[in-house]
Amino acid sequence: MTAPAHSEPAHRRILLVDDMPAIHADFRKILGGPAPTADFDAFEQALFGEPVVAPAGAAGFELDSAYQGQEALACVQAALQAGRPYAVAFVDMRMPPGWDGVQTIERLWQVDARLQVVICTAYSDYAWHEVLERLDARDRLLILKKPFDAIEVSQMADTLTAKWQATRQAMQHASTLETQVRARTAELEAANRQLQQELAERQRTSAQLQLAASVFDNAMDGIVVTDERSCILSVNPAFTTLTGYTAAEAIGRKLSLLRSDRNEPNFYREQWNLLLQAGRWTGELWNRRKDGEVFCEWLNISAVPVTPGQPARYVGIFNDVTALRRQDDHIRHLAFHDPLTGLPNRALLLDRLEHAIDGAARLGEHLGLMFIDLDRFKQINDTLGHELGDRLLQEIAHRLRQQLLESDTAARLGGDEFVVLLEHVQDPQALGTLAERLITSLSRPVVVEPHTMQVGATIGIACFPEHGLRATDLMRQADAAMYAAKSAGRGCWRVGPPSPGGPTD
Ligand SMILES: Nc1nc2c(ncn2[C@@H]2O[C@H](COP(=O)(O)OP(=O)(O)OP(=O)(O)O)[C@@H](O)[C@H]2O)c(=O)[nH]1
Repeated sequence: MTAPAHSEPAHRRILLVDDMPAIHADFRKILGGPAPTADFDAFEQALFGEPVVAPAGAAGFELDSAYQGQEALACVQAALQAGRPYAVAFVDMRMPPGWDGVQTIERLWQVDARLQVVICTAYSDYAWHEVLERLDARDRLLILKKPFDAIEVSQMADTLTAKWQATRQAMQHASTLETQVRARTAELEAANRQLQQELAERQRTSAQLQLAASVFDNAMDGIVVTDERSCILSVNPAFTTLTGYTAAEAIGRKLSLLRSDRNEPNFYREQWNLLLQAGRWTGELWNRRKDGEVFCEWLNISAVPVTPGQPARYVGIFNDVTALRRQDDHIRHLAFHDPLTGLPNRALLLDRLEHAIDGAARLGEHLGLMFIDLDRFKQINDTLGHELGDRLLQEIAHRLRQQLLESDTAARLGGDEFVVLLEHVQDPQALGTLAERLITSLSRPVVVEPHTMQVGATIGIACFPEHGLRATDLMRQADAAMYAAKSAGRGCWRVGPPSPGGPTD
């Protein structure tokens, strides 16, 4: 084998495999490159008949020489390793003592399947169809019969290197295309993955929105969304159930649509102030349904957090607590009223008395407190029964209220004991007159068919500030005066321990 004299384009590389050195010299003349040895003229004459002249334009091949099959194999392997494969190998058929042409070609193709091969021979030990079949030659093998024709050799070299190069370029192009397709496929797969993620994210968001919408639609509580001017933007079905207004009727209207006159105008101002300061408001208010009925609602308003530049939104969530409120009022009423007569009980009386004392002290007014105990009430119970006794107590309560002003309080302490609180008393002396009137009224017969009942009344009076400055003192003084009147024979009234300038009986 000889090293290339100079570096030629890869596709022009040719390997000549022949045991005859003269053949190498001839090929070199035809295909270019320095002769490996001299003195091959005899062989040349034998093979070509005439001295070989390199055809015009045939030069420019890089021709390597191998004299045995094994050596050719090494050349091909080295060329592949160096990244400079041969395009064409001219292979002699008989190369004793080593591999013959067919064996050599088989080995060469095992390491470089793309190598174009020209079998150079004058004769073969095989039938040609056997050779072609054994080598599975297809389009990689040509046969060049000796004696060689220089033009034929040159043309073969040209054509086969060009074909090899075209094939190589096509393969490189295919490989480039494949790489591009792979890269594009990877890009598309990445884009697809991204798309899938976005789709999944969108599906998650959509599911959350659906859930929110479902909560909005199915909530038992009324939900109303407004802008910062209380203009209704959205309502849920429960809103319609609770207020009677459909979404179409409510949207675009102001929240004042529901307003009742049960809350002071100040109430709404404070509500908005709190809402603007704290971002939320919770409480009870009275609203009016479409049918005019006023109802009590428990309302929770929250400002919806918005990104800068977005308009403010408020969400109101409410439910109807009218029944609870009434129950609550009833319980409160029971706690402060006598269940039999409906009059305030001792607790409420004391509360009002304390307030009245504060007011009277501030304004320099008088108060009157009357303890009233019925006379001989026990007999009614004993003779007619407890139930009729109750009816009589109710009638007594009624008469008391009838005799009093709106600002006065009639309370029942229990049993047949009542208390009257009189506010804004101009003339404490006049209390005796009122006591007389009360005794007369309460002593009139009470008719509950078929019975007629009659009791009397005894009254003890205490005045503020004459008989005490505190509620307990006034109560004690009135009680004491009442007992004094009882002792005096019932059916009369007494004023608590006289004080200088105070009223006397
Ligand atoms: N029907 C009825 N009776 C009551 C009720 N609470 C107390 N009593 C009765 O009212 C009576 C009050 O007793 P007293 O004030 O001693 O009886 P009285 O006959 O009026 O006696 P004097 O005041 O001394 O004239 C008792 O018999 C209690 O049982 C009630 O809610 N209903």
